[in-house]
Amino acid sequence: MADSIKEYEQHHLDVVEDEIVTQKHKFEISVKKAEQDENAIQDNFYNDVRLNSGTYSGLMDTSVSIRQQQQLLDERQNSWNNATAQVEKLKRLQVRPYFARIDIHEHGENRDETIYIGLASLADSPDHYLIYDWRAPISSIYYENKLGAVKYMTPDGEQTVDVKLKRQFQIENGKIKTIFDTDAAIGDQLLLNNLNNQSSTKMKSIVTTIQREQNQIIRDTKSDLLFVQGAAGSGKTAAVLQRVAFLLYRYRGNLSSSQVILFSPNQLFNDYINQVLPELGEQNMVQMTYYQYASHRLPNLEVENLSQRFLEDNSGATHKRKINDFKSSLAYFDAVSQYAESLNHTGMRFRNIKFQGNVLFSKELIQSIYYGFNDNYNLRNRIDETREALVKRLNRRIKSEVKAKWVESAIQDLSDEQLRTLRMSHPDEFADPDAEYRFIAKHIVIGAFKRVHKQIIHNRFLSINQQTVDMLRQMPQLIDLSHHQITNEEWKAGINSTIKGLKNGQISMADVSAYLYLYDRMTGRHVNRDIRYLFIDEVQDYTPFQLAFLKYNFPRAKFTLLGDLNQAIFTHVNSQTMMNDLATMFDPEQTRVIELNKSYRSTEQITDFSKYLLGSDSKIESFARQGALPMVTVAKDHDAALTALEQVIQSEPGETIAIIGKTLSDCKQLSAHLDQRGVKNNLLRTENQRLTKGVLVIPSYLAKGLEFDSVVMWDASKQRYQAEDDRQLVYTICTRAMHDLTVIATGELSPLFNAVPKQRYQVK
Ligand SMILES: Nc1ncnc2c1ncn2[C@@H]1O[C@H](COP(=O)(O)OP(=O)(O)OP(=O)(O)O)[C@@H](O)[C@H]1O
Repeated sequence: MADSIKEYEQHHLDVVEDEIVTQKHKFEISVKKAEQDENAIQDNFYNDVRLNSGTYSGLMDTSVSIRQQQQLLDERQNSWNNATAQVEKLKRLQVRPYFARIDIHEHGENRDETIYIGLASLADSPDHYLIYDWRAPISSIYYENKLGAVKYMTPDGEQTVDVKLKRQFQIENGKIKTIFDTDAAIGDQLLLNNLNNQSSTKMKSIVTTIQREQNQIIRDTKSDLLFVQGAAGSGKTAAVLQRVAFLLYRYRGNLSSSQVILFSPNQLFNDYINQVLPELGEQNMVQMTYYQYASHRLPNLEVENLSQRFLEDNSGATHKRKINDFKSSLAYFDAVSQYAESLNHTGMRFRNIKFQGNVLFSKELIQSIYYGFNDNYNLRNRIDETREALVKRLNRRIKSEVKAKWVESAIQDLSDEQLRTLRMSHPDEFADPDAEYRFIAKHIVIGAFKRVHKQIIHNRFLSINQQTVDMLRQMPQLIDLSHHQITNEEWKAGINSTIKGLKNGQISMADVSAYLYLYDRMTGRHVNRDIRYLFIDEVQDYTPFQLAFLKYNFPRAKFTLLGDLNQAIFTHVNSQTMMNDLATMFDPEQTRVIELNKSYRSTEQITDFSKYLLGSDSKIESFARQGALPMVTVAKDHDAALTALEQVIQSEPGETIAIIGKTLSDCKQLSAHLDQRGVKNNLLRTENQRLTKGVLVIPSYLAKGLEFDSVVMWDASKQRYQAEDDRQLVYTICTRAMHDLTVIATGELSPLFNAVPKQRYQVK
């Protein structure tokens, strides 16, 4: 790059830096001023406003001046918020004002326009932008992969411009380090530099090097369903996080981060990605796992967790698997919906409401109220009206109960102090002792009925457990189970296992969604209309039932689903048909599917090795970043395998090495052996732990979505990974590696590796 260009750009950078400093200073003064004003208003308030409640007009005056003070305080608070946000933005810009420049020519204009792109916009006058936010419509041009005529979307429609120059900068401490001019996609060199860096335990933003296809995902505003099928490491998660930042910018004022929800594979992953949005100057969206979503609604049931689910999935008997597959299907979702509908006419199970051990409202009574309403009532009206009717009855009971014997004894048991407090709570003198008795008695009865009232309000007269079991029993009448290869006996055995679980306060992942869905339908529970965007990462591990349930629960949300059908570790069968199922849930006209085939995470050698695990016709492309060939070691026994592992650890000091075992118990055993050998390691047992640097021992299902400098696949032996079903798991494990991959087996290597040509790895 010619020195004169560098000089020119450095000069321009200096000008922009100066403007940033000036504006920052100005807003810092505004922050201080807002703080001083607020203190002054508070002081004035306490000094000047004496509470004057002696007269009605005095009371009015006081309340008016309180309101005025509050208004003033709110105004100051707003200006403080605005100024603080500006200071924060300018601080971010100070570190890196911009990362790219484009020169464009708009049709009809006589001059080229130069645009600098950064993490936020900066203007020195209302119409003069020194920096454009990377999310602004015009910045989109930067992410298109060519010079010349380029189209981009503006709020007013599509525009075409002629792109003359595309320049990238690396800036450090106010100095331009490097300049790349490029005519291709985001220059490979810059991307290579970024990818060569070692991983940290936190994901970083990718705004400087977003690729064209990723840009399409980020900026989509039309689709109700955006489905991204992407190879491991192709930047699905990265794209989706920048997409959230984009949407918050695009709909600023109408969309807040609390209206965006991301379902992630596990909590470790949440921890891994939680810095990206703050780095981009935005707040994190709501993040949770499906397990958290289900279990926080069922505090009294123990929902099957990730580790249990993984074990069950890998050891399940065939009949159990067939039942789980059916319970995952849309056919089952439809059958549950049909069953719920039928409850409008008959079949709702009720429980007695008891008071002091006796039936207060019998289930027969509740049933007659519930089914006594008009035929055109829906489930929600029915339950609402039933509740209301029961509360009315309860209120009437309060009147008659006042005369009950137990009330008299309860009053006699009251202490003098309690009696005095009760009398004091009555506004006037009692007319006579009878009135006093009635008042106190009523109070006692209301207190005693409080629990009953609560039970009614919380629909405790329904029995979701009984209803679920009833639904399972009715299922053979609703659907032909033989189409799902399930015999009546197998189904019955399945019901018994569900009942047994419920009795022990447990519920499986296969049952929990139907359980919640049925409950929501029975109670007409309000669905969540606040959430506008719903994201699911690793969607291949979701069942069609879960997706349909989420769609029911978040009816106003646009869905972005990201997945890799090759990494399905929980839903082997259904993943291939997921697209067909989704087509029945979303309008195909409003659906967009984007495929990402290039893998950025791993070196070319690791991607090429891993893709063979999926067969030679896989479309996955590697990114040309060079590293060592993956290493495969087949040790003669367990001890020799441990020694080989120790050598890998010693040869890569300072790197984060993840040793990925199949199950948690494999990992526990390994971690203990490493401890015995004096090798420091951190065993990740649960998703609630934090990712650390150094040597990690981690079970496969927790490594989902994560990446590490170096990965060792532990015990890749024939007896551990034998079944064809394990192929996707092996692929998932190997593709966690960024720079180095080692596969260690004992005895005999898993036959799944036979698909990889010998020249793709080294043997040691
Ligand atoms: N355009 C890009 N510029 C720089 N880095 C990128 C880009 N795209 C992806 N990456 C990096 O590649 C790595 C993999 O990305 P990411 O985790 O988003 O992939 P993924 O498709 O979600 O993978 P998986 O399905 O295996 O979990 C991350 O380190 C990410 O920062």
